[in-house]
Amino acid sequence: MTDSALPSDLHLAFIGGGNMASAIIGGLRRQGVAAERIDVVEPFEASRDALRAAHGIEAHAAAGDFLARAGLIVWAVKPQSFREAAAPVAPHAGQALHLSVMAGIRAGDLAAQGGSARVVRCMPNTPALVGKGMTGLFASAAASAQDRALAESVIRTTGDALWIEREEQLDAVTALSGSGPAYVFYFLEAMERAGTQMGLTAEQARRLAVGTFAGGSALAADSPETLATLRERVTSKGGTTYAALTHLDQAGMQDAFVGALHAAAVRAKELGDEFGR
Ligand SMILES: NC(=O)c1ccc[n+]([C@@H]2O[C@H](COP(=O)([O-])OP(=O)(O)OC[C@H]3O[C@@H](n4cnc5c(N)ncnc54)[C@H](OP(=O)(O)O)[C@@H]3O)[C@@H](O)[C@H]2O)c1
Ligand code: PRO
Repeated sequence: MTDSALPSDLHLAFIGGGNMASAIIGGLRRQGVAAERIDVVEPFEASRDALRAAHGIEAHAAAGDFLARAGLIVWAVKPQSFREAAAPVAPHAGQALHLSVMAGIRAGDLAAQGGSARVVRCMPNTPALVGKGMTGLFASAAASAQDRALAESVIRTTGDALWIEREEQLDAVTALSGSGPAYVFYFLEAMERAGTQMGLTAEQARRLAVGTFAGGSALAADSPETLATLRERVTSKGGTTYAALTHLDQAGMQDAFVGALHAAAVRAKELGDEFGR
């Protein structure tokens, strides 16, 4: 995608200038969106300085009249900061499209507190930082086809995108792919630890582990086979993989992992209940 996929007169404003805002701004800038078209509201001075240095964009300590020029407002504060952040933004927001990356906060609550019913919620993940993000998107009833296309254009500057039809499915997306990079790093850490215990250097173990995740993911993405079939092809009867997977099953690993994702989805719903209204 080039900058031309976004209307050339579109201004964007980010509310919150932390990790996820920076990842999306980086995607926009890499695709040629001019720095002058992006404003950020970010109360933390060190973060404002970092945003200016990294992206050349204008970062403001507080909401103000400049928000009125934004056709798209991206909500990238923590759910816990949402209400406090929304109060000073709403009077300036006009009828902008609102795109939220916040976990849990529902479209209706954002519409009520942000001042516009045109809301698209999404759940990106941190590989967006390197253009390999995976984002789930949900559009409220008041968002037009043009609004959906605009939101998708912005998100696609950071990687791949998948639309979902029911808002509650976003809690599952959050549990699976939003939090997902942390699970990958958790497994990578365990592989690195085991590798060093077995005589590899940490650098060797990390390289082998990261390469294996990248290769396994690429194979799964390209293959028509089920994930179970791909796993079985690695698992020679009576061999090393069989020994490893038997150990994992005896430790209840798969059930524990499935339970972990349910815990994440429950927490996403709680965040919406507690901090959205
Ligand atoms: N990180 C992820 O992997 C990920 C993935 C998908 C979605 N998300 C969602 O993205 C959102 C942001 O997460 P993050 O990881 O980017 O958090 P973050 O790095 O902490 O960024 C949030 C930023 O918002 C600022 N902020 C706090 N109060 C504000 C206010 N009243 N007005 C404007 N800005 C304010 C914070 O400043 P201070 O530091 O001064 O408080 C902070 O810089 C969350 O809702 C999260 O659910 C995160
Ligand atoms: N990071 C956010 C959290 O942990 C949302 C998904 C990834 O709450």
